[in-house]
Amino acid sequence: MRLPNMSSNFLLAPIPENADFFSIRDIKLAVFGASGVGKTAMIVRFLTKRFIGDYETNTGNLYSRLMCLEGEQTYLQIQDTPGHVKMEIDSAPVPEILRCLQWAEGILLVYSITDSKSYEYVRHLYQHIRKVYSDSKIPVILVANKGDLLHVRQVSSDSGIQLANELGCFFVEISTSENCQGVCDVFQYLCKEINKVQTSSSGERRRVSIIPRPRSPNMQDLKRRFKQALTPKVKASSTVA
Ligand SMILES: Nc1nc2c(ncn2[C@@H]2O[C@H](COP(=O)(O)OP(=O)(O)OP(=O)(O)O)[C@@H](O)[C@H]2O)c(=O)[nH]1
Repeated sequence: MRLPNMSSNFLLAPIPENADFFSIRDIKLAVFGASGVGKTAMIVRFLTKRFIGDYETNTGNLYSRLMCLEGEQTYLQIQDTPGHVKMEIDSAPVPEILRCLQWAEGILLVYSITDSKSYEYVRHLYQHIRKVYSDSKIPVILVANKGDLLHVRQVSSDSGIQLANELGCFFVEISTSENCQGVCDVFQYLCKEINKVQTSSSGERRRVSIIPRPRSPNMQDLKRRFKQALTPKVKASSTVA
């Protein structure tokens, strides 16, 4: 059975009571790659630490979460991009991919070591990134996923290193199914790189204001208020008697 994708709201962490809502760091990153390379699995592994076998084909979900990164409260947004989009080197990227490219501050380019076409796909994608960011620098990490499936490997580690050298970006080979730490390291490293770029361009980290949602009263709260409202009356009536 294929599980549905988890919605971004489901993954939104509860806002801590004492959070400083006006000085929260803001990071936006996007995960690109061909269909089936494990983009959704990676994001969910990072956010929940769990590996869930199967997902609906992703059409572009946005995951958001408050988390502590490098000792600071951070509002992290991760865009999962659709992998079924055709990617040609000479044609312009389709609007949904272009929007994600322009929105992101850091990019994970994912291919599967079991699928040489997915390797070519990221090469094309990178050409589009260079066009969008022709005069600015955006941190990119090339990720070779499904490192546990060595018996059906189609792309060697050397090919991954070679592509990363060509593209001038970081490279890592991981297995989302077998190594949670490897996945977390990738996301955390990218966040650090984004942070460096933000700090060097503006002198300080970008921040957002998050206004906490008003809480809906729960039963305990209602009972307490009801008791409070009753208490003086009871006292008053007992005094009269
Ligand atoms: N063996 C193995 N399977 C993996 C790994 N990562 C993901 N998968 C499996 O690969 C399949 C595709 O994973 P998804 O996360 O749905 O891939 P996707 O890139 O989001 O695909 P689209 O939604 O079509 O764009 C699922 O069956 C996952 O369980 C891995 O590291 N090892």
